[in-house]
Amino acid sequence: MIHSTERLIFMNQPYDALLIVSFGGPDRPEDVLPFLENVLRGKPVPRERMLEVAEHYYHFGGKSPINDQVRELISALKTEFQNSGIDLPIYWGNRNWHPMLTETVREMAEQGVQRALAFFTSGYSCYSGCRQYRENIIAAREAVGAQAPLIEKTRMFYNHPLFIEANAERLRTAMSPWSDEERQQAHLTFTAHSIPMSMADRSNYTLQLTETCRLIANALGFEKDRWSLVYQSRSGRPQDPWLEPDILDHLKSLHERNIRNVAVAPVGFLSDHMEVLYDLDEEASLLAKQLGLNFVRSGTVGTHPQFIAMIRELVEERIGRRSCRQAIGHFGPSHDVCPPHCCEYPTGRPTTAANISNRDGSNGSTARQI
Ligand SMILES: CC1=C(CCC(=O)O)c2cc3nc(cc4[nH]c(cc5[nH]c(cc1n2)c(C)c5CCC(=O)O)c(CCC(=O)O)c4C)C(CCC(=O)O)=C3C
Ligand SMILES: [Fe+2]
Repeated sequence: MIHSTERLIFMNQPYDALLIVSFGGPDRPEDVLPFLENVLRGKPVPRERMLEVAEHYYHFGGKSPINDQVRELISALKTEFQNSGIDLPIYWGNRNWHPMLTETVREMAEQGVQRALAFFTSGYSCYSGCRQYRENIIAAREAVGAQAPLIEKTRMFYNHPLFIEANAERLRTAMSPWSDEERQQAHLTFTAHSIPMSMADRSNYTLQLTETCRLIANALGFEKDRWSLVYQSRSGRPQDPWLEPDILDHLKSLHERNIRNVAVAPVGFLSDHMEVLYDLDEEASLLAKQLGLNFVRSGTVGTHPQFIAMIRELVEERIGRRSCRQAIGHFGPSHDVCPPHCCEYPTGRPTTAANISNRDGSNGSTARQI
């Protein structure tokens, strides 16, 4: 009987904190190599690639913008929560650099947090963007021990109307210096991080991305033949197949098709971090210039008010303050609880249904899966 009373209290007061889980990035030149070693530990990525990417970071003074961008996100969310009467403290932990997830989960435990909702700064399902973060949470909870809070993730939001609106508005702004004629002849190029085909095959990564792009293009009145989804930031070994086409090859083919105006939108990312600043603003924009293309790059959602409102809605859904889980397009709202095989990948750490990290080791999926 006592057991069921406890459960009831849990249902009424489901979470006592929000945890932002992000990738992390170096803050100083000395951090660059240790950070890259964290990212690539156990991954089949050649050392030359690692050293090449280190140069991208050094080019920007050895500091990634991503940590400041997460701070800005948290600060905007705090204001949003205050204005909506949501009384949840916000914590932040990264996969690859400080503040590391384990440090944060330990701090949460010390401050008495028992059950946290986690928002990953990753918009699409795949091992890197979903399951690996869930594994990171499990490892952090294991390191902290019995006092570690339970941690559950918010759902994927690639088809949330506020995410689509925020992205559409960023693109409208990017194209605003163009004349009507230039806009009418423009091509929308959406980009996302390339991932190995073997990773893509075990997830809905390309399906979700394609739907996001279709919805944004639709919102802007661009027909199917006037937008493309392409990939950037390919890593790994040359012999392993990764998602294609690459943005650089795509720009060459647009040039061959006599398309002159290109608006590039990195919808695969949530802030203008290093992959965006280097691979698009340096590399892709240089090639575009050489090809004589009229190139603009739109901003990622960052702290766009509609994106902040969307995160607030995702939290409200889970604290019983919102009955409707918004989603538009061909697919419904994504699951709150990942099914057991969600986003598996051969090189991943063997886990069971590693989505929710309950104290008893169960994943709660029968109770909450939708
Ligand atoms: C799907 C995906 C996202 C989006 C979802 C999400 O955000 O999680 C993402 C984001 C990011 N990727 C980032 C940086 C890097 N990604 C790398 C390597 C890799 N990314 C991969 C995938 C993804 N990556 C993969 C399959 C690899 C190969 C190694 C592996 O199998 O894991 C490497 C190693 C060097 C290289 O090989 O490029 C770096 C430095 C940064 C931080 C930027 C900054 O510092 O500002 C961010 C936000
Ligand atoms: Fe997943």
